[in-house]
Amino acid sequence: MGSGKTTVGKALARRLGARLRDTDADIETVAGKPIPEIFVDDGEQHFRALERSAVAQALAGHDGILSLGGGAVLAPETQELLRGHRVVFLNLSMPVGVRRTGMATNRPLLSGVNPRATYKALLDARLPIYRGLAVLEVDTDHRTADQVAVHIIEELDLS
Ligand SMILES: Nc1ncnc2c1ncn2[C@@H]1O[C@H](COP(=O)(O)OP(=O)(O)O)[C@@H](O)[C@H]1O
Ligand SMILES: O=C(O)C1=C[C@@H](OP(=O)(O)O)[C@@H](O)[C@H](O)C1
Ligand SMILES: [Mg+2]
Repeated sequence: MGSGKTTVGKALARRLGARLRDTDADIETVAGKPIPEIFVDDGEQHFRALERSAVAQALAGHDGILSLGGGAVLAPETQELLRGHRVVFLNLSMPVGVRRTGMATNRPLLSGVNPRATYKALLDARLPIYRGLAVLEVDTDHRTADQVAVHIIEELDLS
């Protein structure tokens, strides 16, 4: 969360003239409400079910850039669906992630009393999954979102 998947996705799509989809936006459209409300009303499990379906539909019907939510790859079937795609892992350190997400109230997993500890625990648990899926890892602590997009285009020879 806060690594720039949504923002860099937009920058990449703009630079490449490619289409963009963000599964969090798709989930909100299907549910008819914002993500925090899905968590409160229906719970994380329901959110994850909507997310699995949103990713599967996007991968089947979309040609372009796809931004996922940070927890999407926890689902084994999503991991399977992503194999063969050029998955990019936008990495960042805990303090930077907490700072980037700290101003917004729209990430329910970080809304508890100790967002730093929560963020660190999530990052530690997820790192091996992100690394296992990615063909490219980009450090975003020291790059602007646009610099991240340019780096991806260069490294993956997309231009
Ligand atoms: N490389 C970056 N440098 C500085 N701020 C960034 C960077 N990438 C994203 N941001 C900012 O961090 C916040 C979260 O970005 P977002 O794209 O929503 O992340 P994600 O989709 O990975 O959770 C936004 O305010 C965004 O402008
Ligand atoms: O990491 C996660 O589990 C989540 C990340 C969020 O998306 P971003 O990674 O785009 O913030 C969003 O899908 C939801 O709040 C859960
Ligand atoms: Mg996002």
